[in-house]
Amino acid sequence: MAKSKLMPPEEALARILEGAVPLGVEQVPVADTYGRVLAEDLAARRTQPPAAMSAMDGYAVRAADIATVPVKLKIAGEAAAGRVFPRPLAAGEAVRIFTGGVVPPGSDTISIQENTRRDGDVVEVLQSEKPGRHIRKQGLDFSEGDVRLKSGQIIGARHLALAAAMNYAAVPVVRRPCVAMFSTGDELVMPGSETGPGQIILSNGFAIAAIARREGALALDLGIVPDAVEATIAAIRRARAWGADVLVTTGGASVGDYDLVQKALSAEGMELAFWKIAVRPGKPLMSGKIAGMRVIGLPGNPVSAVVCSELFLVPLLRALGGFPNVHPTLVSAVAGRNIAANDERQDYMRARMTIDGDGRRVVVPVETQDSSMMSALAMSECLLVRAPHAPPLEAGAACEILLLE
Ligand SMILES: Nc1nc2c(c(=O)[nH]1)N[C@H]1C(S)=C(S)[C@@H](COP(=O)(O)OP(=O)(O)OC[C@H]3O[C@@H](n4cnc5c(N)ncnc54)[C@H](O)[C@@H]3O)O[C@H]1N2
Ligand code: MOO
Repeated sequence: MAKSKLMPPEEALARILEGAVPLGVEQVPVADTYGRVLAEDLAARRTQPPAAMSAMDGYAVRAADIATVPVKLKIAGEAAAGRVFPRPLAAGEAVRIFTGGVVPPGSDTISIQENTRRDGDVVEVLQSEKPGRHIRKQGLDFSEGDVRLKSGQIIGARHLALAAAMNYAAVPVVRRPCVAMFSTGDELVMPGSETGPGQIILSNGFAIAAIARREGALALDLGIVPDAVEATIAAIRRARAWGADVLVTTGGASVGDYDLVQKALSAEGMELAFWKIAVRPGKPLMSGKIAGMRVIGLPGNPVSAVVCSELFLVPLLRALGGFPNVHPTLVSAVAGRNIAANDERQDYMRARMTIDGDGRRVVVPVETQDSSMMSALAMSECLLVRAPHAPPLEAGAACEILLLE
């Protein structure tokens, strides 16, 4: 049988990202928006400060009255934060004011407390000030209608505070993608189980759920599904009933007699986009769609499942979630040892990384690159990317890596 041509990873990712635009908008209480993506520009709903306000504790006065110092002024009242002095200031008067207090009309400068001496209801001002000193003008921060947060902004603590200050109790954010996942395999059991010979403890599902949540998605882990078409169909239906935007399966992706996932997905009407890619680890990767639900079928080998999640699932979730940087970012490094020529599959080698005296990232692939070895993946700081048919790489030569979290 002729060997079918494997799809290059760039093309596979392009297919996965086809039509992947930010999901709808939802209004979320401002307190819960940390890490979410803003779905619309936010225009201020008020002016801040709403009136001219003092930036210091002291006395609101007329600059003309303190042009010659020392000078004694009569204290006409008080303007604390949130309380407004009720009338314009007359010549020869001062108003006791605190940081955040509204500057009374008629006054045009603040004499800070340290430059005054108080005696009952008289204050002696010891230093002259220019008009406007220590006064925050109305609208210094923003005026009603000013757009101060742009659609696409990832909301951090600072942005969340600004949205609140602009008087948004709820904020329009991009809806989180809903990601359902299940792991197929008769051999799989849950962690903590008594294991029989040949049994394997489920690990993939945990990693995929964690990656999905890290990328801001809601994850529903449907657990272990036996190698049977009916059971697999039932799990696919549960994912659809939950409203999954993305279904991730692991295992049963290859060509063995028990690799039934694609059969079950086809029976449920999946339109296949591709199956098998020129990537190591992760050759049997599959993708398609059942109505509006996108499907990514990951290989069962744990390293393949995790690496392919980083390479293909993460960009999809970021595109659906409205995040600005969708594609994985490669960074430059140097090889820490000689590396053999590559074959036809793009290789993502698990590798250790150190920083040398010149600040360069020095990368050494782990000895055994078997896609079942979670310990090798867990100890690696990065994946060394080797292009298809790349010639041998000598120690000290430049290369590209993908940093792992
Ligand atoms: N004749 C061929 N055999 C295989 C090929 C091929 O092209 N021709 N491809 C190999 C490659 S590459 C991969 S990758 C694997 C992927 O196969 P499957 O997706 O069908 O994976 P399974 O057979 O279901 O499982 C592989 C391995 O991983 C363990 N596993 C599965 N699920 C989990 C899980 N959720 N948590 C932990 N471990 C899991 C499973 O027990 C197996 O040991 O196929 C090669 N074969
Ligand atoms: O593609 Mo498989 O992940 O090489 O073992």
